[in-house]
Amino acid sequence: MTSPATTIVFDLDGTLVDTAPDLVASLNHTIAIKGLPPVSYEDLTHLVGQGARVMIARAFALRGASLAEDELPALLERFIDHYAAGMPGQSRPYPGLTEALERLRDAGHLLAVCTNKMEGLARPLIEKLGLTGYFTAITGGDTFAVRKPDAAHLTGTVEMAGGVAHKALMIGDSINDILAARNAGIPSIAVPFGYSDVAIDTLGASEVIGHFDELTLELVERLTAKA
Ligand SMILES: O=C(O)COP(=O)(O)O
Ligand SMILES: [Mg+2]
Repeated sequence: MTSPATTIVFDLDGTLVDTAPDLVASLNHTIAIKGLPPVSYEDLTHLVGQGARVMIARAFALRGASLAEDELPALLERFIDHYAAGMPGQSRPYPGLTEALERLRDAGHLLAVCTNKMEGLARPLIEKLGLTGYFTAITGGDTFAVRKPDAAHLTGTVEMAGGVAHKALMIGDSINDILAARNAGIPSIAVPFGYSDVAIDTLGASEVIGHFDELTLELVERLTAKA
């Protein structure tokens, strides 16, 4: 009897790829048109996590500026146009990622991306970084009716990848990722090099790894083995 493959699901921003410089640049380009001063990398950890629309709205709140609901679509379009035109910009996979994806895939695991970034921005970014071929599913914050931390975003991604939720693992940098995993009953790994605005060891992940070299087959096996 062969057991089903393990599906290893990665968050994108701050987990697979260091996108912060480009997110900050596109956000600042967007809010500048309304006269708002630029935000910094430190600000980004509070702004990112729920996609571009929320990021823009949070930037206005951070600056104490009012934003009418009907102003958002044009600002979102301005963000998307700038971000898409610059891709991949300065965004790069984190150290050791490609080697980790190779060894996990070679061991027969299914790999997927579950991001709150819009799918239409996530796919070309992953493509331009040459990573598309590793993943059997890529879902964004607008792929389903719900997004992380809702469990259905994660379980829907696992199913699309060809896997099963009872043999899956989530890897992410923020509370949304770890909560989505917990809500889905899936073990999780947190990475400290991303954009969490709280200490990574307070998120309640099953494990914390500081480098993709630590994402070994043994660790995957240990976290996904049924007690
Ligand atoms: O872009 C965002 O707001 C969040 O993206 P992530 O889910 O890949 O971290
Ligand atoms: Mg993230």
